[in-house]
Amino acid sequence: MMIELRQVSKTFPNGTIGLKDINLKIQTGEFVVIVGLSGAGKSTLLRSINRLIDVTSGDIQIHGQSITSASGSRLRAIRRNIGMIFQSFNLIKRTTVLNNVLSGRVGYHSTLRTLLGSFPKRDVEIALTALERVNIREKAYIRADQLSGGQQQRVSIARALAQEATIILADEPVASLDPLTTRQVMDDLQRINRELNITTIVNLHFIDLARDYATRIIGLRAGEIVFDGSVGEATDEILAEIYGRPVKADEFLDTSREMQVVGVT
Ligand SMILES: Nc1ncnc2c1ncn2[C@@H]1O[C@H](COP(=O)(O)OP(=O)(O)OP(=O)(O)O)[C@@H](O)[C@H]1O
Repeated sequence: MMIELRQVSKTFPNGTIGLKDINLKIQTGEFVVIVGLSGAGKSTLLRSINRLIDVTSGDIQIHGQSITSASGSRLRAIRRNIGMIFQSFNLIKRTTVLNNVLSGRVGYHSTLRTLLGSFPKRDVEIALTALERVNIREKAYIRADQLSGGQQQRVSIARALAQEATIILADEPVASLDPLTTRQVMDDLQRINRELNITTIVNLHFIDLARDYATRIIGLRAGEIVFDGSVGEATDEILAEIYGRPVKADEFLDTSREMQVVGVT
């Protein structure tokens, strides 16, 4: 099993319930999309998986190893498997694209070496190959903040590839992109998932995107899994249950499709 959550709950210090008794198994190569209202717990779930958030109870295993109880070098070794993609890209803006991608290699080297920015030649090759995979190798020596939003998100995908992650967690990766760029970034994630068999979990706001890219959709509501099934099973009625109300137009990237689905004329 690639990822397994057993009875995972998270209560924040102020008493807010983030996750409630989550049981979940995700296999190698799945492309899982998590949907749900704002505040349903999507980010909390994703951040718990790589332990950006400590859960209150339960256990999370990555490749059969508990990340929940790991610390020190073992925690770092488990985390090396997991690449994280954020809505805001999280790049170091004032340095080159290549350096950003190389930062995916830090988990493989001593702190001193990476502080000095001295990466072995092989790492540079890995980083350039990663950039090639997302079709922006020619941008390697350009400053990250000179790129468009979509290109910056590709850099962050390349960073996860350079990390040689077997799992990619993407928290609303297209939320700050325009519709065309959104498709390109989702296509990149899908291609990587298929070509490299990288297990992918994406939080998405748009329902049509979830249906287009997911091999499995998980619906969260108030910290609980209320749906877990294939795209075909995620009907409009099911989605209305996940959202606790009929699906709205702004939950579709392509509003013309919303009219077909919902039957608006
Ligand atoms: N650090 C925190 N302290 C207290 N409550 C928090 C904290 N982080 C998140 N929450 C709460 O936990 C719940 C789940 O939040 P989460 O961010 O996981 O939802 P989400 O589904 O990702 O929503 P969004 O799409 O708006 O990010 C919400 O009620 C949120 O307010």
